Amino acid sequence: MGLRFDSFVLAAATADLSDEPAAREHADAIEFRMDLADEPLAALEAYDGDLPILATNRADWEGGDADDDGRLEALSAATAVESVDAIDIELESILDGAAAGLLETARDRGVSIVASTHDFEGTPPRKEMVRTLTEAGKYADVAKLAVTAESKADTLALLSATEQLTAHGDSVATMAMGEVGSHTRAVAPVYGSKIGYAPVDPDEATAPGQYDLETLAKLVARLT
Ligand SMILES: O=C1C[C@@](O)(C(=O)O)C[C@@H](O)[C@@H]1O
Repeated sequence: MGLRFDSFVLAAATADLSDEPAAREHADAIEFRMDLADEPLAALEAYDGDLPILATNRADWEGGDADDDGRLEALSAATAVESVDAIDIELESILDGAAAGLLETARDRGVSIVASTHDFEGTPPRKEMVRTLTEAGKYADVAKLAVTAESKADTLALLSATEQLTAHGDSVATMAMGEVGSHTRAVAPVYGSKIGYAPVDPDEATAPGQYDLETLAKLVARLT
């Protein structure tokens, strides 16, 4: 299995696996947004690209497009696909017990787990971000937090939380969505963030404030 997240992973986020050849030059992985794809499991079965896949089936209550009917089951089916090296599970689904079986299946199959939380409204206080990431890290290989920065102070709080957890030995991925937070996508890896997300085509962004893949690859390579 290729995705261990012991060093930074740049993921090309897409709903279309035929993007892989275009992503190969700059990305370390494909984040396949199953929730945004038409026939995600069929697309995974047919995938013959080189890049390993991080599969995400983002819930509609967490900013994605998937309703809960069959959502975690589809993710579970994805873990059986050879190229799927990691899956993203919402921390909320882990804490309410819904993802218990999925966690076990992923572990049994040697598939890494990213436990994620998104705040589309703002940026929680620093302490709360540390708490959320620490909680997520109990269940996952990488604890991920995406917030919405409204000020430079928000971005500093996020970077500071990232630095603290990384210094403590935790594996985290952080980013601030929105325009004010854009630069954190390039800078958070300096403070230890282990995953960056970028679309191959900037018109196909999967979150506000993303750079295109080539730009983010160059910025991170320059800074880290
Ligand atoms: O959770 C994340 C992070 C993200 O929201 C971002 O801000 O880059 C993009 C999503 O595709 C991914 O699932």
